[in-house]
Amino acid sequence: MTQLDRVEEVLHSLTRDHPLGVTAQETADRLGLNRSTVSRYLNTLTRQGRAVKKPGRPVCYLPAIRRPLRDEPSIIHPEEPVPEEEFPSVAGGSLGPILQEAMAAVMYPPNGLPLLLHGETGVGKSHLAQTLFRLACKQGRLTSDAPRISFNCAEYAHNPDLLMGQLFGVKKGAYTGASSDRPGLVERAAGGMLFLDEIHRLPPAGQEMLFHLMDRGRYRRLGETEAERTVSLILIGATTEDPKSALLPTLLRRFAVRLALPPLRERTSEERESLLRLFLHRESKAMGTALSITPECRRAFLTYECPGNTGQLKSDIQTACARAFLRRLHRREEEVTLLREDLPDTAAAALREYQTPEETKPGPNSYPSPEISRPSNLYETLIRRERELDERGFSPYEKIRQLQEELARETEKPYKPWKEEDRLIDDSLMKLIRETIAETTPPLQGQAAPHLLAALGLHLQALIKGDRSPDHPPLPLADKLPSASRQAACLLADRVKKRFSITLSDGEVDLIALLLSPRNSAPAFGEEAPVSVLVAAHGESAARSMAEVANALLGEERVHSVDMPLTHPPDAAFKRIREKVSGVNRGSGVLMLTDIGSLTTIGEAVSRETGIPIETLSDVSLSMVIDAGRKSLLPGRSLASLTEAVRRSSRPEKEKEQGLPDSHRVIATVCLTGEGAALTLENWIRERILPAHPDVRVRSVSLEPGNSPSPLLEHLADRYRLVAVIGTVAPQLNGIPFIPAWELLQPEGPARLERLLETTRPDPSPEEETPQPIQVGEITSLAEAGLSETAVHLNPRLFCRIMEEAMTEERPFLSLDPDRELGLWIHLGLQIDQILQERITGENHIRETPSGKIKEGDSRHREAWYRILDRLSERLSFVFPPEIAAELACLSHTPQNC
Ligand SMILES: Nc1ncnc2c1ncn2[C@@H]1O[C@H](COP(=O)(O)OP(=O)(O)OP(=O)(O)O)[C@@H](O)[C@H]1O
Repeated sequence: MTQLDRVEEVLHSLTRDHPLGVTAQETADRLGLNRSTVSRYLNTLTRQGRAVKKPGRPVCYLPAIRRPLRDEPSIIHPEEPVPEEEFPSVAGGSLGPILQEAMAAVMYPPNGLPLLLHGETGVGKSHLAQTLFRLACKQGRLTSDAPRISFNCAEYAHNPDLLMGQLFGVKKGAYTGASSDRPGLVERAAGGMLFLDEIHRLPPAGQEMLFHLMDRGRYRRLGETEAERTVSLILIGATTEDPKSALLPTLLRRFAVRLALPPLRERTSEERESLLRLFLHRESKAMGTALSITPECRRAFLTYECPGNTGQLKSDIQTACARAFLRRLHRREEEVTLLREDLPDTAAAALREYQTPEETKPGPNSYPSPEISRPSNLYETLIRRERELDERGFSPYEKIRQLQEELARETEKPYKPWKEEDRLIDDSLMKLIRETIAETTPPLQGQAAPHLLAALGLHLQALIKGDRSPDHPPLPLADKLPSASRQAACLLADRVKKRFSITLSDGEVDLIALLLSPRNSAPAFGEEAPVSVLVAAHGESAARSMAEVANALLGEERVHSVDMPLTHPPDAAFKRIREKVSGVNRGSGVLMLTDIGSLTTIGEAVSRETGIPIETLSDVSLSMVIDAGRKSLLPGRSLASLTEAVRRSSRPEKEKEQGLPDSHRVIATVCLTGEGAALTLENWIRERILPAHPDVRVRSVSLEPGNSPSPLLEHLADRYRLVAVIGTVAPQLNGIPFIPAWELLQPEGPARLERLLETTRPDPSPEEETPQPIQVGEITSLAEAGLSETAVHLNPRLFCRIMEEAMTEERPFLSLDPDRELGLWIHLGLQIDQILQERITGENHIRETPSGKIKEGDSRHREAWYRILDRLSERLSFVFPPEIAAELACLSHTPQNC
């Protein structure tokens, strides 16, 4: 067992008695080690996701509930059976009871009861209808060849005659264009199931015909006057609207069973977990290859906000898989791995919230196409195209660019909420927006993306419904927006005024222009324009090729270049750089990457002459160019900070070539060959000791027989802080402790090395020395951040939202100090997570809590906790074990009470 594992084990055992967390000192006391060593181990465990550092003072640690991430296979193989395809009916799942009620309606003798499903888009109404049909066939309620007809009433909503004709059939001549007798869907669904989606789009006459059918089982084709036809079918209607306001009361009454499907945000984490598993399995099958997902992607999919509900979750998972598949094709890897860079923006945002700005950089391959509705043969198409491009001799970069385009084309259909903007947004308003944009010169084609139009439509609709335009001040940067966008915005404002009698304020017009501006064409509101990156290098095409590769990887023309053939005189180079800098500068200056340091002076001279701020970094390499391009994408980067960031990250690369930074501590492992024992020792130390000492490096070194001095060891001792030499042969090296290999491998060996590392450690981090009490207002975000790091099944955001509401009312009864309250939130969140985990896996871990020691506590506290748990129970469909309220009441007290 490694030292790190021991610390983790002790953490687990200590927190049984201290469920709010333990300090580094307490852990160190138990282990008999010194506090700062243990503190580093605890930080390492936290970094590895095996412990949670509880925000607040004193800093406490809790073991993370990590079983699912470790135990559950993170690799899915295509040959594995796809998990439960039906509605997840796991314990606590909110859809289980709905499915049961719906089934009861379908099975009701003799013909089933009409069923109305309502809920937001993507919650699974159509899916439930399909499931019901399958189950009805399975249970013999319908025959195996019974028809299942699905019809979306929105499709023909603009033409009521056609719509009703589709549904009930027509008699020749019933309306202009009805040239022959035609049966309708009602007839075709006889003996089976008719699913009417968006049923509220049926015109009133259609709704009346429908309730007649529901009442009597009779109907007439459109235009028929003779005797009615009879039909027996199971009718299921669905709507995203509130049925009470969207349907005629007479029709609504005929739906004996009305079921609301909850949005994804109100469902339990178990359901989300099983949906994730299901969709990943399906993708793995579709790709025909193993699929693995990193814990952070998994966390993102389990927690991000998904306004399009299950439909969006599915579509986002498909998008991510398609991107990962593309990368695998390109890199010829064995399996497909979902990485953070594959996540659609919406899901990645869930991770980004907890990161430093540096970490939020977009990946090098931010593929296009935000959301997709993937055709089933997408993966085959990509493989085929890749082969074709290979055969045609395309370069790897060109190939990936082409494939990205292919992916974008295949997946360009955005997810439903936007596709159906006509339903969400008034038809005439959408039409007005489209027409206006089409008329601008030059046309704003790029901006006519459906999601953008829909966003604009929704925005305007809200203004129109509210009957006024808020009085924004004009945007400070409005005059820098492209003229086509401004022209479109003014025209649109004019037309909105005429059509809807509402005057848009100047600020509003600016906002619309901004919305219609191409990405990056203008600084966003309150944002600086990005710094431009220019590569200047000697040779015919060195600069251009580096810029091309970087741009291909970045997916946009981010890096500019100037080639300076050696035959050109120096003043020609100056002129070309000056012209280029003036052309590419967008107001925030230029970072120039050059091949030789002397070009720095050209940068300075150009800057003096043009007034454009220029920073120069020399020794340009391809990775530096890519890095600079990528970092320049980050909003809010100043020239100085970009330069510093690129300088910093290009440093290690050079250092790798030459060795290590001088300040690094080094352990040398030695043997006669430098490859046998030395390598084994190196790996052993790397694994067991180094995780807690990230600044230490290990180097294996060979020693000459006969104990002659080793130049490499001397170099290491000279250049770095050589902490110890460990090996099978003692070297001749004064002043450096030598630990024989056998000694290190004894039980006390690691402790000796630890001590050495302790005494040679540079200054401790100031982090732990500046305790800052936390404020009540910080609890929600800190708890959410803490739980997001560790909780696997719990949706931290939903949990914290409910807790926040509950605590606002209960705080006066509990009067906890903020630190303690935060601890209790995390404690409770992790408890729920653990119980959910047990439910999902069926494992039953004995919860070791201090419950045995719980005193009765204050009844006022207990009552308050009961009320909080009730709220959580209701919203999370979760039943708490009875002892939790008492435990929390006890923990709410000062420690002496418990
Ligand atoms: N429980 C589920 N299990 C598996 N897939 C599901 C589930 N619920 C929904 N889906 C999938 O999510 C997508 C959207 O679901 P569905 O079309 O049924 O939603 P909806 O409520 O009918 O949406 P809309 O109102 O926009 O028509 C579908 O591809 C569906 O297969």
